Amino acid sequence: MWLLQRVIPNDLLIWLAHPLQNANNFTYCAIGLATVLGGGIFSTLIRYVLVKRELAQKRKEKLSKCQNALKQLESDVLGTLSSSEREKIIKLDLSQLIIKLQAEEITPSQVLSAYQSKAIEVNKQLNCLVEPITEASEQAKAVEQLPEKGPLYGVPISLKDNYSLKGYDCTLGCARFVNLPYSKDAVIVQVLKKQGAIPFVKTNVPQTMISWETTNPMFGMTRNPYDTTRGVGGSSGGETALIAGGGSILGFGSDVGGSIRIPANMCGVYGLKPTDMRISNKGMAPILKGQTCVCSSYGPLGKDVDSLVIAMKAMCVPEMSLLDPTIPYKPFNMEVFESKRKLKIGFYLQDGFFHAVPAMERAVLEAKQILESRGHEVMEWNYPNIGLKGMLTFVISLSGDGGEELFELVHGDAVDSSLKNTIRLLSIPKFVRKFLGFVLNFIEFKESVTNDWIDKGLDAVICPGFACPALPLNTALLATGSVSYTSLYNVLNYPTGSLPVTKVISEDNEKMKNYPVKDLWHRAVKKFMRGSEGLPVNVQVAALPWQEELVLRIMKEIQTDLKK
Ligand SMILES: CCCCCCCC/C=C\CCCCCCCC(=O)NCC(=O)O
Repeated sequence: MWLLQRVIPNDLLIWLAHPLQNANNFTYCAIGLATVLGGGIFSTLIRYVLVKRELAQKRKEKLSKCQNALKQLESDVLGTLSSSEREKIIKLDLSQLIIKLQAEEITPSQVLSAYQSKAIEVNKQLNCLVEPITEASEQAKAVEQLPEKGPLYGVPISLKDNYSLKGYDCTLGCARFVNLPYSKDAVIVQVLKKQGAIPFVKTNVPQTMISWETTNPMFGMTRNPYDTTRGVGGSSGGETALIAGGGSILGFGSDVGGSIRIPANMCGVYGLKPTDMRISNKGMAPILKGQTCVCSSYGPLGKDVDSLVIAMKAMCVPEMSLLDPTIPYKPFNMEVFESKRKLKIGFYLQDGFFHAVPAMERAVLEAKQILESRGHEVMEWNYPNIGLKGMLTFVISLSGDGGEELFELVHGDAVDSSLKNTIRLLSIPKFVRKFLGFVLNFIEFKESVTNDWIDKGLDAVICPGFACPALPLNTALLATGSVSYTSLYNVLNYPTGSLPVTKVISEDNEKMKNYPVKDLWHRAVKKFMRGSEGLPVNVQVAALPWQEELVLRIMKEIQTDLKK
């Protein structure tokens, strides 16, 4: 009271206290309650506005820091190589580049300069980079001094934003992760560096990575090199845009529902999602931490199958298991990769959940023809309702917490519309989740698919790389369900590769008039296939767990005969 009398003028105090003089106890309680409630709401509102403002500021600062670092790099590399020297390096495939590096015909510093300047050029058109790794030049000079050359000696590599590096944030497009640099490299990064690789850029992802549209409120939208009005898929979309644009020769991504394979399909790049635990996830920026039914796998992306083989060989070394003892030491088996044994391969054109467009079907049929002409037996494989069962299992696994973690990650932040849609879809009421979990029987589904493969004697399966090629920017959320083609193999935890087999032709789109418009998702895909001629179309190759070498062997056979 004493304090009030000092702060508020006397007349005003009397005026304010007047209604209270005649009030009864009930009125006092009501006023008290209203004051507490009002105060609570007011302070929550103020806190929300302040958090929102702070996060907006963080986004702005981070973007400007990354853009300045890119500008600095651009001026640093300017003139280090002539454009013809640069193009000579860029046009080498990874195997050729490694031969030249090992023979000391070119130096790691020259190769790095070539890719740094090309990546900056590609980024201006596609917006695929987050930031450059400023220590890359020093590291290139340091490896030049080493007495031994590792298998990735001097190879510049690009890393998806969730690959943690000492001194760098992994923001995943979320402002709350700005200015939280990691104190250590992830195990996978340590191993790659030990093998001589030079991480030189971090690439863009969808906000939280649980979406397949590579855009976020901090770094914006990544565009497709084949048609800049279209998206790149996700979540490793920054990687595939950069690789397809020529700005990286070897990249690394992650995949919990298709994040390596979806953007590989959209950009015509080669990618491998290994079995979970073949490659360490220790130290990586986590997302959906408590979710263990369907786990994120980490794998390579490149311009040919050999690049994926080189990367897998370099990673499957004792060092990986020493640094992360949860990873069994399983060296890359060249015998399986080079084997000439005739195989029994299943194929399907539709998964029964989301209708794949004709171009995707044609790609599988072309791959099938190649495999048959090599003497393999290729038979139709139809597991009942595989698309629906796989999709429901995937969604139930991801929504174990009703979308709460995703919601927390972006609380107060600007939220990308594709992520908003995902959160909505994952916010399934607990009783529905419990009921579906019970009906689906996750373990039984996995076991029964595997038993079916074993009973039929299948070595592998080929199927569409996705339901459709790249969609226009900002439309992925209109076709969310098409993720059934990739997420199935996360649910099953089968190693799966994706490789470009063909491009959309006008005959494919003529057949779109018979495309079944089952719902709004299919209506959107039908509409967006107009004008898609020329876009890349991938096929997936899947095998039973731990058979990455077999997947890569089949991919290599298809790639070899496509080039003939
Ligand atoms: C009757 C069936 C209803 C289906 C409802 C569909 C709901 C789809 C929900 C969420 C879509 C999530 C897309 C995830 C894309 C995969 C991204 C990914 O792999 N990220 C992980 C990573 O990058 O490591």
